[in-house]
Amino acid sequence: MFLHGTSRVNEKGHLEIGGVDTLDIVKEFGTPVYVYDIALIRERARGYKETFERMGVKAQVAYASKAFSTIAMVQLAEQEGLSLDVVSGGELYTAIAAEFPVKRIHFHGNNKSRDELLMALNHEIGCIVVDNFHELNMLEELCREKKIKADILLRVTPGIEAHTHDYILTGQEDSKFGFDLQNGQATMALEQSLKSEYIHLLGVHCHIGSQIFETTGFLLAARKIFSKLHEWREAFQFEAKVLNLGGGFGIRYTKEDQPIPAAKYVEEIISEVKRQARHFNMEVPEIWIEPGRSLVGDAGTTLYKTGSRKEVPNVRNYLAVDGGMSDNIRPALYEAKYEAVLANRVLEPVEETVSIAGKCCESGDMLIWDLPLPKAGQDDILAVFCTGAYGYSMANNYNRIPRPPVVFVENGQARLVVRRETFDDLVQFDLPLLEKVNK
Ligand SMILES: Cc1ncc(COP(=O)(O)O)c(C=O)c1O
Ligand SMILES: N[C@@H](CCCC[NH3+])C(=O)O
Repeated sequence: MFLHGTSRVNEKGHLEIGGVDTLDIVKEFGTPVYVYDIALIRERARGYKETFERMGVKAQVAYASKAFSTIAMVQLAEQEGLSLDVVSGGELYTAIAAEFPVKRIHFHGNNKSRDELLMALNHEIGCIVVDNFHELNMLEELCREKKIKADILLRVTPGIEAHTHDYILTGQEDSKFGFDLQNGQATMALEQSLKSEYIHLLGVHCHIGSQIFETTGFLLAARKIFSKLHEWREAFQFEAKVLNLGGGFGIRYTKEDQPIPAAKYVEEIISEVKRQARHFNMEVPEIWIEPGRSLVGDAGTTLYKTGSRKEVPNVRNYLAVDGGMSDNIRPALYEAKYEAVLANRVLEPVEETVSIAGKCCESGDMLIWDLPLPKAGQDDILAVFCTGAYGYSMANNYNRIPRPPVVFVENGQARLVVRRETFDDLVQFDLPLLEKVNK
């Protein structure tokens, strides 16, 4: 059994996180519930920041809030001195509601609407990461109307196939994101930005994918971008102040995953950027990164109650829990793998292999296949580890299942930061066809 961060087995044989017995969390907040080990998030954030400081480069570590965006999480990012990557009006709204310092907000997205861009300009956020010509034109037009100049990065697609699941690859040529670096699009976008009175180009952004275990892709991206920056300096006297190499650093979900330490990704990236800058006789730009998963992923644990069983002799035993693809869609979407234990009987010997089913009306709603566990009865508590990234943020109300609450634990204290949805929440946007339904 691999325990992350402050998780441990206490004297009662229960899983404890942040100094709080998970059974007490269940008693107070019910199941399913997302539990976050806040000390671990702080440790990860500090690790990134310290690496940049130690290597003496100007940097911003922007938390990619798509991984887990709530007001409390954004406030935690602010406490730790992170910047913030948002990718929609909703994530931006969350950041504003959390009173996150606007100058440290970076706005992403491959199809930002006019209203979203306007919202970003009205709040005077730090930087807009422009993804395509449609957006560049719209942004120029809005800035002209408002008589302002926007700080931007151009998102480029370097043409790199990182080793990860196809659905979470983003740096390859055949991608919906960014200006292609090879075919002239990025240079056209650069020229347009440099000519514009309403655009101030800070530099370049690229993101090659997610859950990546090697540094090769990042280093290759840096090299490709530098050779383009060199061309751009010769042709347009443009020097990038900022180079944003995105996020994507992998984490350990199961023993098959062997990520390198977060600091190592960053050290290698910084060394390569310095090497390239020296080679082309350029100033070392500010290096920005955008980790999401690696800041919050292993800090999250979901607690479920076990329920029905179905035994198919000589085939498989199914054990169902009171959540599923509605609170964690990753197994269904990416065949993502997780480890889990019975939080109330952690040290008991393994007695069977069961497959953990969700409660949604969908055969694909399986959370974990073939999990070794003590024989679980009804009302045991299953703790699924590493659900902190893209769990709550991709949760949905399929089958009208209310979304679980989120609880932060730290130093023996549990704090509710998102309450459980109610059935009333589920119907709150519905309008009746027949008036009498509401009478
Ligand atoms: C542009 C961008 N930045 C950052 C991230 C965060 O990635 P991860 O959570 O893998 O660190 C993503 C998601 O893949 C992204 O698309
Ligand atoms: N949502 C994905 C990653 C995509 C990241 C955003 N570009 C996951 O759960 O792994």
